[in-house]
Amino acid sequence: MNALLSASHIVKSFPVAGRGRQQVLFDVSASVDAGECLAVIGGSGSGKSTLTRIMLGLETADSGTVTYEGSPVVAGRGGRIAGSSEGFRALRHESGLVFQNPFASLDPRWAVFRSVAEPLVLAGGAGRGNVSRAELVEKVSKALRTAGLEPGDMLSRRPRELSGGQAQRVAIARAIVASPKVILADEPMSAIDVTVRVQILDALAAIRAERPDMALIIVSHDLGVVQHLADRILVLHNGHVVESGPVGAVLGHPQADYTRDLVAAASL
Ligand SMILES: Nc1ncnc2c1ncn2[C@@H]1O[C@H](COP(=O)(O)OP(=O)(O)OP(=O)(O)O)[C@@H](O)[C@H]1O
Repeated sequence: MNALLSASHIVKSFPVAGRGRQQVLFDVSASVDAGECLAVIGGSGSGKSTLTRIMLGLETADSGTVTYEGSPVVAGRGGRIAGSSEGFRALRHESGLVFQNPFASLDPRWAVFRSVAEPLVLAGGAGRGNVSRAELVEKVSKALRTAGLEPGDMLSRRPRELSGGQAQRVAIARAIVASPKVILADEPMSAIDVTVRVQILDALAAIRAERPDMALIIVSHDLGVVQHLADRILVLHNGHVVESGPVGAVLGHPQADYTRDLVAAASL
């Protein structure tokens, strides 16, 4: 079976002031199947965000390819984003993004309802009269409930009236409302107070249970979270894949020294 989203031989460097370029990914390949959760782990600066951003078509590569449902997203000489390709356009419509800081992904002027409804409106539903306001409210409310929030007065709140944990669950609701086939969650818990992180974990677990065909790519430092959510792990170290495989095998019997150290430090 072909992977839903697949990156092959990705090379990426960034310019460094006065020092040429710094290579951050060295021939990295990764893929995720429909219904699967892939966790990308590794130390700070190992290239996790860069790799996953390239996979979602948010960043170019120096070389390598990314395909979504078999069509190019990033391809050609210079690893450009294939903006006009079917793969890129489909991925744009069928992916959801959750980042570390929920307040950065929510417009501070917008009520929760508008923020969560926007992907549906952009998809052409409400704006073209295909979806009634009542249907929009129903879909937004359902997405909020799946993310662990009671819609009620939440719908009219502005981001400043939300706690960090609530804001992240609103961001998750926004990411899932249009029923994406793939979600990227990049460190979704690390900016959230440790006492409410479990709510975010529960929200992601609930989404996986409710949408068994959706793929989830999670970037996390927290091996406890990874163990709980992921099917497969990719371990990056200094821009190289040092290990990948099923979660039980990688965490239970790590082969690479680097992974062994991570597992020992997390005292799983
Ligand atoms: N836009 C950019 N311009 C220049 N350098 C960048 C850029 N984005 C990332 N880098 C560099 O690329 C390397 C990998 O960064 P990346 O954010 O992918 O790592 P990461 O594993 O996600 O790290 P962290 O866990 O700290 O978020 C780092 O050295 C970073 O400084």
